[in-house]
Amino acid sequence: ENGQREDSLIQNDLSESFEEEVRAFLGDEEKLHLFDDLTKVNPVTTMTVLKCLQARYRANLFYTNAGCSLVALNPFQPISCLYSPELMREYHVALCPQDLKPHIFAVAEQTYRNVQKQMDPVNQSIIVSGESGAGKTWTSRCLMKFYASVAASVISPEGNQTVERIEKRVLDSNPVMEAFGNACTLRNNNSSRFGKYIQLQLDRFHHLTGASIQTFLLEKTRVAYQAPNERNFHIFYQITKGATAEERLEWNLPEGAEYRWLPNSERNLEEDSFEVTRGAMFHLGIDGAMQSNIFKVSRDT
Ligand SMILES: Nc1ncnc2c1ncn2[C@@H]1O[C@H](COP(=O)(O)OP(=O)(O)OP(=O)(O)O)[C@@H](O)[C@H]1O
Repeated sequence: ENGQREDSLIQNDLSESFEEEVRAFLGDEEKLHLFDDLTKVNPVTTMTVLKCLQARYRANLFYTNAGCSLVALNPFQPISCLYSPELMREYHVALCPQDLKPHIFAVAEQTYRNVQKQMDPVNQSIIVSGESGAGKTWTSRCLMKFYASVAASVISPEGNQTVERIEKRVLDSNPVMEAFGNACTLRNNNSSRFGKYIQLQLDRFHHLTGASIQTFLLEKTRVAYQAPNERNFHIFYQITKGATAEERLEWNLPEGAEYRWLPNSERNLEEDSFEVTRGAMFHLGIDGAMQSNIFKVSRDT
């Protein structure tokens, strides 16, 4: 019995001193935003980690390392300079990108270097995860832009042209995938309703030579049923809003007609641009005739 009492006294002492440490850590409010790596937070509790991230968010610091992972907070507004070509270059030419401020470009550059430094090429993967609206689509776009920029060939003007085309095509896959696979939900106006595995292919000079995308778990039921205040896939709104008079006739889409399966179409979103989708489809090699066939199918299904 005595032993038990001693144990519980020690336990109480420990928990009191732990709480004291937590209080002391959180008391130094001015310093919380300086923790750019969550592994340096001590003591580690949900509260101390979240308070640090909150303090960084307030100080407009949206990226924080957590060992070899990166935590990205969504600023929900454009932050000028955070994604500029100059900054991309800064991370690309840095002696040690991990010594610069935490950023998605540091992860991108480190991964690129990991591919380069191997005697035999070794594949690298970046996993982008988070809840709906966390910024996964944004982050994968940033990564693709980064590689399209730094893995560009500079060998010959002719070579340049080919690679430029490939880079543009890699980036143009985004608006097309998003038109057909994204929809406005309660949490995110441009929510991906599918998962994707993007593979970027490099040649032995580490230049981008192509990309492939596999999609999975597309939320097909959304075509027939949308939760209140949500919408169907963007492409349907794009077609009904953006078709030319001729296409309307061909596709049987009278101007101003209302469709039960296209709720909340009075909302005009940035994502409703048919022009952007078509332009990207052209760049991907989908010509006008094939596009027309696709949009007819979209209407018929
Ligand atoms: N770093 C950022 N800077 C500015 N805006 C951002 C950033 N990250 C995300 N956003 C914005 O936040 C919104 C949600 O981001 P995003 O669509 O990338 O989320 P998601 O994780 O892909 O969501 P879902 O799982 O629903 O597809 C978008 O409008 C996007 O433009």
